[in-house]
Amino acid sequence: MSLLDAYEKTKQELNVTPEKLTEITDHFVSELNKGLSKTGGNIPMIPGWVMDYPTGQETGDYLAIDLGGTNLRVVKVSLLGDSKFTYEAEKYPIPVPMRTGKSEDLWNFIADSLDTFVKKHYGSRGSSMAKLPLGFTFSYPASQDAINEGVLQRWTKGFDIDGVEGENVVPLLQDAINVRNTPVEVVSLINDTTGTLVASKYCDPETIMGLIFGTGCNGAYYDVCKDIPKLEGRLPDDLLKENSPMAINCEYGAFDNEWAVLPRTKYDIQIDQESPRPGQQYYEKMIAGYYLGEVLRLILLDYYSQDLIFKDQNIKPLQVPFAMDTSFPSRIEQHSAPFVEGLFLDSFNIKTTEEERNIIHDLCLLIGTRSARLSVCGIAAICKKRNYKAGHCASDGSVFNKYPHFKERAHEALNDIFQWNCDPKDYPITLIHAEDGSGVGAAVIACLTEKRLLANKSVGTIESKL
Ligand SMILES: Nc1ncnc2c1ncn2[C@@H]1O[C@H](COP(=O)(O)OP(=O)(O)OP(=O)(O)O)[C@@H](O)[C@H]1O
Repeated sequence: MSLLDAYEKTKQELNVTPEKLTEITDHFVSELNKGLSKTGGNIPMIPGWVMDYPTGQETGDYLAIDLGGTNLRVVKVSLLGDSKFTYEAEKYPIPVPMRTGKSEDLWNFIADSLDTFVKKHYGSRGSSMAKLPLGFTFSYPASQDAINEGVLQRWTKGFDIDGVEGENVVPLLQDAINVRNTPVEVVSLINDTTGTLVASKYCDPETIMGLIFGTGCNGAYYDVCKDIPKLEGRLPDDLLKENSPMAINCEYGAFDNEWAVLPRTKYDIQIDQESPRPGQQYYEKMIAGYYLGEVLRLILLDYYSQDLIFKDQNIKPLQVPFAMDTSFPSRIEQHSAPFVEGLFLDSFNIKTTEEERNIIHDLCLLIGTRSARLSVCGIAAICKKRNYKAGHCASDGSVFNKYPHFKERAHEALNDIFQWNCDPKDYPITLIHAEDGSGVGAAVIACLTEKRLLANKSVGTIESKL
């Protein structure tokens, strides 16, 4: 077999046909419903306890932190009403060993970063001022019975820290903050997708969902309280009477963990088997930023083992797991094939032939296209479930923002599923760039929560203390 033959085979394996997209989407709808049922399913479908649509008129000053898979962001937000806001943000990269380190190291890191931010942005006023309300955006599956708590169900996105699963993460963080005497009180815990949904709806009433295509992949949308069977018997009367909306954090990276429909390749299977959590997050492992560089690396290693590529070269640096993050395939596709030459020489000391460079470039195109096409199955499933015929899907994350043509490819796949057959600029359901979900969303949610509490409305289950 030649390199070109191997590439053609891979091309077939990574191709997702319109029929397959439809099959995946239909299965996805039933899995979303299963997640809301009393017995539950693979997709957690976590109620986020945001039970109002923002109007754009919310106002006030709030602090927010966002613990993503790669970075911690600390944000100071001023909501100005009229869908307007200002914010100041700082990014603190999460040290790689911390992802699998000790619980207290993580909370100390967050509390230290927060303390640094408060000192920088509030100066000496910090220690004497009233406690600043903080919205904590926690982008891991956490179950909530109320807006100010979150019990981690399981780590995802390569995190695996002992002693946190099964725990309410709000007191863990609050204790670390208190030790430093930082004047901050954690008032709400939200997921980044719920934050994206609410921040974008604050600015654009046509928003129908919030989506993240970053280290992981996930989506949030508004359902209706009475249509959530697993909350039956646990909802206070006011929520049922008012037919309140309820933001749902789907955590749909866990879709199809039983492998009924996803067209997984041997590379996807290997990534799963070598991950800290085999058997989990099958969907996410095929489409999210943490894994796309690894898919490329495994394909190249496979070709190398068949003596088809990088012949007679020492490729040790490329044999290190996760030696390529998703910026590799993304930048390779963005530039033309000659860019590959410098990149492989500088990063791995590997020389490439012209044919190899062209094939590597085209592999990146295939990996990005597969990711975009599979990504829309979650979107299409929510639209089918809620009977949305039009609207904006507010999207964020480096894969959405930086992987070339992600949006166009996603729109093409949506058209494959819904068969609109019109000009792409007239597609009724579109992905648009989200407002900064982590800060603004947390601020709007804190504001909506304050208003509910003032009006004596519920913000949690009957059993929750609020
Ligand atoms: N140029 C790029 N193009 C595409 N993906 C990239 C690029 N640079 C980095 N990435 C990938 O993006 C991921 C980080 O995404 P993002 O910046 O949205 O972080 P995050 O907020 O930590 O993610 P999440 O919200 O899923 O927790 C990393 O897995 C990385 O491999």
